[in-house]
Amino acid sequence: MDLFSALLDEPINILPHDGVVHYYGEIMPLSDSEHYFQRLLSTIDWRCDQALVLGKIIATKRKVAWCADTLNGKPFSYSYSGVTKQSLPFTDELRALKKLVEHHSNASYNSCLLNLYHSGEEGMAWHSDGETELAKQGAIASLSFGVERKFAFKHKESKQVVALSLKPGSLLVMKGATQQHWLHRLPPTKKVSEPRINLTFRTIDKPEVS
Ligand SMILES: O=C(O)CCC(=O)C(=O)O
Ligand SMILES: [Fe+2]
Repeated sequence: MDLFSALLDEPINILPHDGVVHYYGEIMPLSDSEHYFQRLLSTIDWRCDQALVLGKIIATKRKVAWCADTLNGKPFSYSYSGVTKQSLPFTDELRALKKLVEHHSNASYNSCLLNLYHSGEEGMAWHSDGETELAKQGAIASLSFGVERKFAFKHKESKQVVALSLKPGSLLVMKGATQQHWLHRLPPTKKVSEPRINLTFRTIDKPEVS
């Protein structure tokens, strides 16, 4: 990190070009991240994810939840992977974490996608988070709890890969042109048997209600 970044307490961009990914490392003590992990595990209505694959709806082993603000008292709805979802209200923990992440990343968010990976056997394949509902070039803030896992980016054209390890209580922020030019994934691994929870705070541009 150069002196100027260090003085501003600004993390460095881990991507070489075509996007910005800031890894802040742990933004809370381990005891807090363990507390949040347990609270998220017990207070969130975790469900298997559904995705449209070759015209069929399949359920993933990984569990998910989607929480968001409301519009005129109604929950947001959001379509991704060919399936429309209704948002759940933010819990007290999620509101506190959203505030913390907004403070560190100097951005605001109106929704959060939550993922629960029961072990290293579960991961997420290469993708980018460029759904049309998301604010163009808006920041996506990813907060990790539970076991440390490897995370990787791959440039869509050059295929260059940048990998890092996401520690419990750590924050990673993707912004700028990252989703246009880079894919990311959570590779499955046989080396990990413990669970991990990841929260990605996002901004839905023109929220819809149904
Ligand atoms: O689990 C992670 O670290 C990333 C999850 C992710 O990429 C997503 O929800 O879009
Ligand atoms: Fe993603």
